[in-house]
Amino acid sequence: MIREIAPGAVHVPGWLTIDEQRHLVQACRAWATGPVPIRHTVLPRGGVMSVRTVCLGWHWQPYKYTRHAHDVNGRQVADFPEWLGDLGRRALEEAYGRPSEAYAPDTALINFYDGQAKMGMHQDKDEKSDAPVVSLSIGDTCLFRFGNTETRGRPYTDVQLASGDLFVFGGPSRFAYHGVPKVYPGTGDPATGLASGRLNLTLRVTGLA
Ligand SMILES: O=C(O)CCC(=O)C(=O)O
Ligand SMILES: [Fe+2]
Repeated sequence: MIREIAPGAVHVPGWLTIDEQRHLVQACRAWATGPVPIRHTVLPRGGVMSVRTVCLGWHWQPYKYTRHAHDVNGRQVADFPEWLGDLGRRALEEAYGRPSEAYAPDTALINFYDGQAKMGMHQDKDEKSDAPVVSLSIGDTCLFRFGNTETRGRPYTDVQLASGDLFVFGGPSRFAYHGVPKVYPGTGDPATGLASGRLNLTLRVTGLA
């Protein structure tokens, strides 16, 4: 079942198999240890994000991408692996029902939400490309709020993203505000290897070289 939430914004529940989720959880566990360890991102005005984040390919810090994590330990982030690009191309093909061999994501932001964590309404706009964002969720279900390109507020659509769900936003929705107001603890399947919390990976094209 594929649900269009807004033009270019597509939700595909249960897209990843348990095996694929388990493989991603294992890979994320390894990436979380380094070369740049997973951490709470510090915002320019001193706020600290409640999610913990680790990046591949390019390091995101508000509000730019660099190869080295100057706000963590100065090291270069781990490479973005080819197999993750393949998964992104398959995801796009599933969501939009057309070939996607030209899609070449070069960064992944991997967010871990514990019971308390959430993410305020924001746009993903530090990329110099309007290529779609591919979002994969594993673990606890969350409330995902998908809005409009003009304001943080209404109109928006609330969607529950559960373990294995795919969400793609591109086209007219690429720069829409979105956020995660809530995670529902204890709703994930431990068979993924994630005993608690929620993992979200977004694959993106930075447009940088
Ligand atoms: O956790 C999610 O589903 C969304 C994450 C997100 O919006 C981001 O990393 O920019
Ligand atoms: Fe985002």
